[in-house]
Amino acid sequence: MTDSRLGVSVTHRRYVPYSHAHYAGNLVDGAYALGLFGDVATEVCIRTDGDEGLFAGYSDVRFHAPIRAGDVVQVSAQVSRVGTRSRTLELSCAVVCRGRPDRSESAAEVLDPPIVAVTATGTVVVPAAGVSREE
Ligand SMILES: C[C@H](N)CC(=O)SCCNC(=O)CCNC(=O)[C@H](O)C(C)(C)COP(=O)(O)OP(=O)(O)OC[C@H]1O[C@@H](n2cnc3c(N)ncnc32)[C@H](O)[C@@H]1OP(=O)(O)O
Repeated sequence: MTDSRLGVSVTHRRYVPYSHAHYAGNLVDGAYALGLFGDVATEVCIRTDGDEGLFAGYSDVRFHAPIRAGDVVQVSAQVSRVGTRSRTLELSCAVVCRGRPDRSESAAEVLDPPIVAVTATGTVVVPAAGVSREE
């Protein structure tokens, strides 16, 4: 029988504030996307296992395109494997809106299609069924 947690997916959207710009061209650092992956993975763990879970590691992280201050990003996680306590997630962060400073200081547009900026495969670990983290 297929585990009902397989395929569970969660999506968050977030505006990237200018206070997070770190490099030339208003780029954010690579760890910014990993922080967003932690948040979306946390909601996956809550939905699948009733616990926030802990990130154990990433088997693959790819930075395909920059993320900039002023972007709106869409972050998604989908469960691709269910172990005893581990869950493997396929993660992606795509830019769905971006500023157009060439038009005006506050001009921005919807990107169609979105730009896939970061992808990763990650593993989260949850407590054994019926056991809370403190026990
Ligand atoms: C999603 C979060 N809410 C947001 C975060 O980002 S949390 C912040 C970053 N993470 C942490 O601070 C976690 C620090 N690490 C730990 O506390 C522990 O290492 C752990 C809880 C992640 C694992 O420790 P432990 O419970 O002792 O693990 P094990 O009993 O050895 O294994 C349990 C299952 O987890 C699999 N596993 C363990 N380590 C890894 C790894 N590095 N990569 C992939 N998989 C790992 C292990 O194979 C077991 O799997 P099954 O239960 O057999 O499916």
